[in-house]
Amino acid sequence: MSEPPIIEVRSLTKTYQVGEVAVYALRGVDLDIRKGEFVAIIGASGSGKSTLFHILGGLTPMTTGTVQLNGRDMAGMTNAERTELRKTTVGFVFQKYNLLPTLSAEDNIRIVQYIGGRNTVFDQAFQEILKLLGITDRMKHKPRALSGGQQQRVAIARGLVNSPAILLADEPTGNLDSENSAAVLKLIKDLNRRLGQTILMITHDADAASYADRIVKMRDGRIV
Ligand SMILES: Nc1ncnc2c1ncn2[C@@H]1O[C@H](COP(=O)(O)OP(=O)(O)OP(=O)(O)O)[C@@H](O)[C@H]1O
Repeated sequence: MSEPPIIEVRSLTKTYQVGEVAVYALRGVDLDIRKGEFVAIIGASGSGKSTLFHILGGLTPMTTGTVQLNGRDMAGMTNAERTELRKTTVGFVFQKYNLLPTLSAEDNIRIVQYIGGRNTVFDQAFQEILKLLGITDRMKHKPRALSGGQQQRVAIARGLVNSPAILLADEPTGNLDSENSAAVLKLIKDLNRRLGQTILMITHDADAASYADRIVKMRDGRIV
């Protein structure tokens, strides 16, 4: 029997209430992601990509539907349960890197060790990931001394270092020039291939999406 998907989304909806007005951000999403897959989600602004990302990452509660993430049912989870799931199961990469300016690159990555508390895999994974990302000799630098591409590599290392079941990347190349974008996308693909890392990447860039194994398109809160 084949393994169950690492993410299984069924009839997922999200409605934001803005004053008197209901905004239907997700209108019934079904999606399976298998272990080791690299999936890109594309769609126009407002199609619901970020909302889906935030729900899968445990940052926002869903309105209705079910989401199984690595065998855990996210529907009805409390904030504390979602926080726990986020720390143990998900790695994040954002468009704006979100590195802490006063910490070295190394401490920016290691901070996850203290939050996630999964020290056993940490050091070995740490060295392996730094090597793959080509940033081993950049660890003592503060973010401002690194190029955008290097900062995003540090952010990717931080996202991976606790061996998350899934890496969620939101427009990871949105702040980079085309050369650095291509380099970072190639790295993300390498991580997927070499580490078998499951990756879900949100983008509105068809070029970026073409690095994925599978492209899922959203429109008006649905997958089309
Ligand atoms: N916190 C919020 N409160 C109210 N409405 C929201 C909120 N977040 C998103 N929305 C609305 O939900 C819909 C989907 O937005 P979402 O950000 O998920 O789209 P997106 O595809 O990620 O867009 P973009 O590419 O511009 O980030 C939009 O109509 C948006 O205005």
